[in-house]
Amino acid sequence: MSGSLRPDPSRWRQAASVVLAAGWTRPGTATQPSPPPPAEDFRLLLLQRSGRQGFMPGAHVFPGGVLDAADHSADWLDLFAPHHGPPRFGLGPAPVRCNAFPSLPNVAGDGNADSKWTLPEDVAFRICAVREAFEEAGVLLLRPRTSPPDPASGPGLALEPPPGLAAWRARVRRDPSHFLRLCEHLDCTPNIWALHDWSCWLTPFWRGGTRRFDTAFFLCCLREPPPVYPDLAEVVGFQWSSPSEATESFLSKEIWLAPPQFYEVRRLANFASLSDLQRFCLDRALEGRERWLPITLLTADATLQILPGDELYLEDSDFFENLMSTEKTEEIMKEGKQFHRIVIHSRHLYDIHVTVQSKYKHVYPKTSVLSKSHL
Ligand SMILES: Nc1ncnc2c1ncn2[C@@H]1O[C@H](COP(=O)(O)O)[C@@H](OP(=O)(O)O)[C@H]1O
Ligand SMILES: CCC(=O)SCCNC(=O)CCNC(=O)[C@H](O)C(C)(C)COP(=O)(O)O
Ligand SMILES: [Mg+2]
Repeated sequence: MSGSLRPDPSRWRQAASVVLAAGWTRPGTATQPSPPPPAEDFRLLLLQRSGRQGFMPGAHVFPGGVLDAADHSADWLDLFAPHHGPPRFGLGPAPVRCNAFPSLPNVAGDGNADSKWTLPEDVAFRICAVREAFEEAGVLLLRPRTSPPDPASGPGLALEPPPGLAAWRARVRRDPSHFLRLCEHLDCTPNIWALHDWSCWLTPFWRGGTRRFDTAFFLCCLREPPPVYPDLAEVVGFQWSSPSEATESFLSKEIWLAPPQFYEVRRLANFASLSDLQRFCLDRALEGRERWLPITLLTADATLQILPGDELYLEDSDFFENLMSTEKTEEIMKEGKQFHRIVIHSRHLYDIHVTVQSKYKHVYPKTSVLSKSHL
């Protein structure tokens, strides 16, 4: 909530988010016919932001928020010792950093701020995501200090909420350094090993947009959904939805998703099972996260977010602060061949067009052109 990275609005806000995917077994009864199960055997935690938020009010998002100085404090070293410590805290070899563009000034991950921190950014961003999941949803992604992580054991569980959860949460929300105190009290560490590199989104430039985030997205598989306690301040509600259910909720206007969250939901629709998803994350652990700056293209009847690999994508830092526009409308889609773009027709109708091969062992959404009947 607080911290030195917040006050300067001209600076990118570094943030971390965690996509929680939990195994789901529908409790069936012999007497009641149950509706057909969703295509996927896992559900994602979506939190509803308060309508009073300055940024994306009312949107459904994955738990997450801005990095605090406490997330990269040297005080964490003692908590992780003696089992884990520099340089990698048991996270395995450092992933290969893939894309040179975009490079941001004064941002960790570009080799600047990181050099001043005691904790590696891979650890600090995971601590941030775990802390935000606790602050916003009361979910504790912690593990006992003495038990070593074992990736072969499959998806784990969140920690049972401790007595006095509400008081601890109030303290952490007031001062994020209390999150370390809570971990000490529970003799646990943040379960940084359960958070897999997934993606990284920069807020695109658009007119009227003032806040810009540089958000690392992690993916965490849990065997079963933990209880969720929205903080009723920043977050006013929640739902567990499979990727296909979340898409349907968005199209039927029950929830609103920003383009990055919609893209990730559609990407996760590639997986039928939690075990496939977990295996996929482990297999691509060395690839890290690619950071994407979508470029906004305004056409006469839609807004396009152009993503890396698309034939219209230009690796040009001018697009940090500018957008593109064109009078052409249908030609943009009809004449092109190499697509990686989100077409925003209206608030609740986005189409994703992908014809390019995915990079870095990742998976892209299948082209999803959704029905205009939802307009
Ligand atoms: N009761 C409340 N109602 C609406 N927004 C709240 C709130 N309590 C905190 N927030 C906002 O939630 C944001 C904190 O998000 P996070 O900790 O996830 O980064 C802050 O927004 P600002 O970024 O506008 O300051 C903060 O002002
Ligand atoms: C067309 C307009 C857009 O695309 S807005 C895109 C907004 N998304 C981002 O900026 C990147 C993703 N980051 C997040 O979603 C963050 O987790 C956050 C912005 C929700 C964090 O905000 P908080 O207020 O919780 O600090
Ligand atoms: Mg938040």
